[in-house]
Amino acid sequence: MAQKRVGLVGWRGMVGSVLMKRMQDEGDFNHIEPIFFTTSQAGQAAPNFGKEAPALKDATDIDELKAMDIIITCQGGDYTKAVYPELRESGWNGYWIDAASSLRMDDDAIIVLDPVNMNVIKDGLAKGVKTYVGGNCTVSLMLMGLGGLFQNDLVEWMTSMTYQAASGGGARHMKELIAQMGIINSAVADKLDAGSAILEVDRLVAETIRSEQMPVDNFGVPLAGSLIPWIDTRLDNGQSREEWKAFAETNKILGLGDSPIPIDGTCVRIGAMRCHSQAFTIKLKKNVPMDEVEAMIAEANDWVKVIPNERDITASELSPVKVTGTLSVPVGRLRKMNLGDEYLNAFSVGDQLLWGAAEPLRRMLRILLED
Ligand SMILES: NC(=O)C1=CN([C@@H]2O[C@H](COP(=O)(O)OP(=O)(O)OC[C@H]3O[C@@H](n4cnc5c(N)ncnc54)[C@H](OP(=O)(O)O)[C@@H]3O)[C@@H](O)[C@H]2O)C=CC1
Ligand SMILES: N[C@@H](CC(=O)OP(=O)(O)O)C(=O)O
Repeated sequence: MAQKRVGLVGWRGMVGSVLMKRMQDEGDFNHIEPIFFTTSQAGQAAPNFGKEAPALKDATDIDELKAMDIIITCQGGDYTKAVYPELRESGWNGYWIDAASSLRMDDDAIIVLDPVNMNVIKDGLAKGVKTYVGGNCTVSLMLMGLGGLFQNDLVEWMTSMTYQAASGGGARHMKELIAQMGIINSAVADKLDAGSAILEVDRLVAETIRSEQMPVDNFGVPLAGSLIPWIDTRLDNGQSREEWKAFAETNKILGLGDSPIPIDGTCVRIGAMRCHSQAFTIKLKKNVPMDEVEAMIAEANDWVKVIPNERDITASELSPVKVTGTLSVPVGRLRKMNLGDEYLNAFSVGDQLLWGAAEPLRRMLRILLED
């Protein structure tokens, strides 16, 4: 049987590069006929990820896109808005798999996170749904970590306080963070010996961070040595759009449209590179013993890992540095809170470019190929 023609758009961007690496690692290219698209380099040689492909095609050429059975795009929301409606209006009935947020809440689109919502995906496929979109990174990572509590219908409501990495803004933000760190270090590098006066070091650091020397073109303000308690645009109710997604997307992923679970919190950008962390307060529907809570969380999927609530193992295992570049989703700081026996504390970390972006798309492709 002929292999499916799969159009890859946005493959050389940050999310796209992570996706290509995962597709190579998992041998996905053996199962498809890849066609690479670009918005800027049409006609140039295609990359070879273990399979020959024709020269790069123009990602805005509707006729070329129409020839695909499946399109996966990591090109961004502006591209989706510009091309998707026209492509569908042209009569194209192929599968569209997208990393951008623009189509997520459309009625005829499903947000994909198969270890959590395979039932919703299968139902969508059976009904002929053709558009599958990756979820917001904090939402997907939260559900990979706490999926067991939702599966067991234990969550009455939840708050999520996030510690989001620079990569969520894109590659330029990551580079800006490192540049800021370097400038801070340079300002005091000769004063870091044990005998130096710390208040003088502190004063110089604060002065440097506030100075014109700090590159802030992308974040707008310094992030290194600081934080930004706002991600994305403002909504009328005072939430940031990133905070709004927690409720809207979680309930859509879980298929809980009729009786949604209340979720809210504060989203904060911090100086980590590509792992988002989150602290949760979870109101359980009933008092469940901690060993049962831990078992439910641990058994939910192959990537979640319960970290014992002990200081040393928490510091070594539950950190962005430990998790970066891996599919592991550790969940720890699990304990009942002083608020009462039905209040659970939890903390999780996950790579926002893997489970937070590329991996659900890659897995959706495999689901389509096996369907
Ligand atoms: N960053 C994130 O955390 C997440 C992002 N997303 C979604 O994915 C979209 C893409 O994000 P991201 O991967 O960060 O975007 P990038 O800016 O890294 O890449 C987007 C496109 O920019 C073009 N480009 C121009 N110059 C370069 C260059 N020097 N190197 C690589 N690509 C270049 C490429 O398109 P071309 O080849 O056509 O020129 C590329 O596909 C976002 O807009 C968002 O919708 C989703 C989840 C998380
Ligand atoms: N907004 C996320 C990254 C992202 O791209 O999210 P979304 O896919 O929902 O637009 C962050 O800044 O960390």
